[in-house]
Amino acid sequence: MIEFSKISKVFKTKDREVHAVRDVNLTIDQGDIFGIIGFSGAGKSTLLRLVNLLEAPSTGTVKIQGTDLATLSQKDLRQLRRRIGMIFQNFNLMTSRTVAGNISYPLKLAGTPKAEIDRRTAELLRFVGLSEKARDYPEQLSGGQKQRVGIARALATNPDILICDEATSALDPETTADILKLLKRVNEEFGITVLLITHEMNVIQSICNRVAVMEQGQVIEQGDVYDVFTQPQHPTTQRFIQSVHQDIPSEQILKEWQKSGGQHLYRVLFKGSLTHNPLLSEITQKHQVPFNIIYGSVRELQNKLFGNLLISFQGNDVQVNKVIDELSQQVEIEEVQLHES
Ligand SMILES: Nc1ncnc2c1ncn2[C@@H]1O[C@H](COP(=O)(O)OP(=O)(O)OP(=O)(O)O)[C@@H](O)[C@H]1O
Repeated sequence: MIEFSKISKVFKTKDREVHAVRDVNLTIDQGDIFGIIGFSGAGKSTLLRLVNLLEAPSTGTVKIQGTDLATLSQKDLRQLRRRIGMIFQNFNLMTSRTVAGNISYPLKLAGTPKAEIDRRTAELLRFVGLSEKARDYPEQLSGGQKQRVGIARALATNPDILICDEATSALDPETTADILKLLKRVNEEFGITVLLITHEMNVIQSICNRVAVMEQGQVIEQGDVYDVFTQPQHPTTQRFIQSVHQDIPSEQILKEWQKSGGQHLYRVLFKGSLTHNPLLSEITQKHQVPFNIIYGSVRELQNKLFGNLLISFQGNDVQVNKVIDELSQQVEIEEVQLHES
């Protein structure tokens, strides 16, 4: 439903050109919660601004539901923008209007009749849990409450797409979790496609089903969240994932383990239903190779399990190799390279 094809954006300043977005191809399907992650300056905000043509691409096309945005008249573009809600890191609420006044503002702009504005505003206030605060002003609200107002306002005109620009970056972890739950409800209850940018992998992990990783204007990796989390390909993606799942112990722990005679260290990845099988004990017993789990976890992601275990196999090389061969037919397994101590 949102398609970026060969999109590039170059900003020309007096003395140089900045390639903010380079040759990006992305497809965001209807009903996705699609997360774009990247470090500061990666080009995420620029890409978002191309969706509602707050920026025009230097080259390439952006299509929404099959319509090339570049072909739209100003009137059609205004119409389209109403189908796209947006929320921001710093909420962007109007301080001189009440909570209800902020939420109803887009409806007023759209010329909605007063009775319908009142009905819809009350409905949205209930949805975001702020009915009691209708007459308060933004300065009387907490950060999380302000973002709830932002979400209600973005939903006022019944958009198909909700764009979230670092919507939880200014919030504490507990409030972040509440807002993410609310965004998930927006997606599930109204079928709204959510496109968000963030620099926090836990946001992607909590609610997204698809993810793209950006670096220096390019998309360096994209896919289903489960696949990208369980098998990140690019070193930058691996760094982001390490920030939420530390899948290997510290150098110091590994050194101590090595000093105490540890050897044959392997990382084994169990995905989905394989986490239910006693694979490891069956295969090691068959070849009489004792093993020791020195580090690891089993986690839930996208309603599926995946296990990441660091295992030390004991015994002679021939037997250990048989175990590795057999395991590798069913799970991902790789030797962990240890530094010489
Ligand atoms: N209007 C502009 N004029 C010139 N350069 C710009 C403009 N907007 C963005 N840039 C540059 O484009 C690059 C990408 O910026 P962008 O804001 O898209 O990155 P970002 O990933 O959203 O970063 P952050 O997380 O810090 O917001 C940066 O080098 C930035 O300085």
